[in-house]
Amino acid sequence: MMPPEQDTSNITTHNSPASIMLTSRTENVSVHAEPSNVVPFSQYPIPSQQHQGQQTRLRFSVLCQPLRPVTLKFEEVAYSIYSSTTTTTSCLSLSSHKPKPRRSVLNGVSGVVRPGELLAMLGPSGSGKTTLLTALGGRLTGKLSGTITYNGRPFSCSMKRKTGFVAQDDVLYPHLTVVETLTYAALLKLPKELTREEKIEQAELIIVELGLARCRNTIVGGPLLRGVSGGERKRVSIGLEMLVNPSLLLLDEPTSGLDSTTAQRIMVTLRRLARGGRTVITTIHQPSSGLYRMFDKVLVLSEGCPIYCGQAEQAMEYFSSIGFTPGFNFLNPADFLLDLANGITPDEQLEFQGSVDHHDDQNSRKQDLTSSYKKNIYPVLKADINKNLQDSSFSTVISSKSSCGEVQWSTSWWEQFKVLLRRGLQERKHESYSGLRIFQVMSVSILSGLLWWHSDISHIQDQVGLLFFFSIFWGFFPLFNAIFAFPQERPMLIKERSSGMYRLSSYYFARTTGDLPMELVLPTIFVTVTYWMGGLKPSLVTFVLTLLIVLFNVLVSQGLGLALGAILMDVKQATTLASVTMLVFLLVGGYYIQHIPPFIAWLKYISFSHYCYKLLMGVQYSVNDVYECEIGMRCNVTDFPAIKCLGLDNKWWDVAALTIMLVGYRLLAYVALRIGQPH
Ligand SMILES: Nc1ncnc2c1ncn2[C@@H]1O[C@H](COP(=O)(O)OP(=O)(O)OP(=O)(O)O)[C@@H](O)[C@H]1O
Repeated sequence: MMPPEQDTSNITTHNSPASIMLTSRTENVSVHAEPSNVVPFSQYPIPSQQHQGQQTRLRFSVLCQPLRPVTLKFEEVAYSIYSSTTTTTSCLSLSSHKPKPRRSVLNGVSGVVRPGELLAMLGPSGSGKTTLLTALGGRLTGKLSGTITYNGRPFSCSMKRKTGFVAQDDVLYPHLTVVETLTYAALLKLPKELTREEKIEQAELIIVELGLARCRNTIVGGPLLRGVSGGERKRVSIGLEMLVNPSLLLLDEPTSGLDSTTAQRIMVTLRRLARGGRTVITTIHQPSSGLYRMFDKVLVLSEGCPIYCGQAEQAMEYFSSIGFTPGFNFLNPADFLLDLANGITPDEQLEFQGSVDHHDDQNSRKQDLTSSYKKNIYPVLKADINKNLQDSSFSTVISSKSSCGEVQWSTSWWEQFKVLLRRGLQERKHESYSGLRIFQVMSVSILSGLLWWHSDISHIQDQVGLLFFFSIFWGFFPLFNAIFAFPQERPMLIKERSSGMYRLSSYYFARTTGDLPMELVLPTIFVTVTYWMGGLKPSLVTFVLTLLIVLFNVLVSQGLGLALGAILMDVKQATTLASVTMLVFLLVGGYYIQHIPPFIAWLKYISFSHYCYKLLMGVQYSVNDVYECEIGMRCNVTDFPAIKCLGLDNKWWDVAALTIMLVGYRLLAYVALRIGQPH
């Protein structure tokens, strides 16, 4: 293994919140991107020293804390995916049309990014920018080869904790406000050495530093819910990553979909973050010339192959030197680079409009550009990559999804559980306490109370029907509600777990506990209304037992819903499977068919509705109860066919079966989540 590089890894730099404050767009841009870009901490005023009378410790932003600079080097990175056909096999044979089992997405990509530098990856859509960024963030699974090192070492758990990754799509809880989003993240991400108040203070400082104070109490929103603006949402995403003061910050198209002023504002923030000693890498689609000037380095990709990697200000000079000079209407270097990455030259620009048959020319131009890169740029890059390497023999096929053995959590299990529970309750309160759900349950309970109005034991058939309805309705309802839980939260869970924010077990218990109040309140209201309206046994003990059995059934059915959702992670598939399962449970429950053929009778033993129905009858009737079986004739309830078939004894066996299902389904849900998640 190669030892860490000596140049930067042992340096400890600082930056202050002032260093990332948003500043004027007309600032002078330094294009030198050496570690000397790192602004010394002492040059900035420290807010805590400016606020007299305030607690000194609380006024320190996490961003002021020392960080360990990261020099990121990547060499000959290649990535391919399975594909039946391919058009790209290698950087120098761009037009191969032979069917291949694998398709190359990245090929021979190299580069060096040092602390204090901002590298922008440019390229047409589909050129592999996101894939490369994901690989550099240690999050790419699959066949990745080449070398990626962080201070001379491969990606590790400690590196993971120092890396902030802002994905292209903002994964945020839409119903939480900006301040809630950042506060909950601070409570989960920041180390236990800080008090709760200090963590909340950090969230507040980030809000100020990212210019989000104006919208701090506005909900984040989402595709169907109006909230903060796109730029503000993006800054919330950046703020979430900034909370842990990352040494390496990776951003996937942070400016896409934003107006030029907001895009510039975000880029100024990123540049300031870089100048504070961080290594910042961003992909960007179509930067304006103003944005381009803010980049220290650019890497231009064309169909997964690099055509340029180096100082942003030298790119035009390089392309001129190999015969590609911008035309007379040249304005924006980024447009010129993107045209080249598409194989289009400046002279072609005007006549290109409307023309479709330039494919071969473009491919051969891309090939020329790739060859020039290999000839002129790669040797320089290679020398730079090998600079300071004491053991240049270190080269390995990357397994970027390194497994983290013992994860060091920032907070205790109990703290994570409490924060996740509160956050979940806040995010889902509109759902749990939705008037529609309450109306649904209330209307069904009143309607069934009226339909079974004061039925007594002389109408035993009706009463048994009501008990069966209890077991089925409270099997279906919680099952279908629970199915949505994990598939809906999957993107958030993957994102937060990828950054090692909390344990899966604390999330799982918080999620399932958070749903309980409403899941139990609704059946309680239902049973209370229907039981007494429906004329069931007027005994408080029997009523309470009936209620407990229904609640038990709710928990089991909810467990099955959670398990189906967690296993399939697809709401459509899970609801289809759940409806088939519940239909089977309904049929074999013991109400509709009393003489099921023996070869299929076993199905009832896997039906929780069957056990629930049996228990409900067991508490409603005793062996001494009689009913009027014919006019003037009294029969024992145990002779009533539905009861005779099921029996009123062995209640503890039924309880045991439901208990096994309760634990089993929930365990299954947890295992399915664990298998499908990082860590
Ligand atoms: N897991 C995958 N499955 C299928 N195709 C993939 C996968 N990963 C990458 N690709 C393909 O690799 C190519 C590069 O994708 P990538 O998202 O990296 O491009 P990009 O340059 O970021 O594009 P854009 O600018 O449009 O976001 C695309 O053609 C994409 O379809």
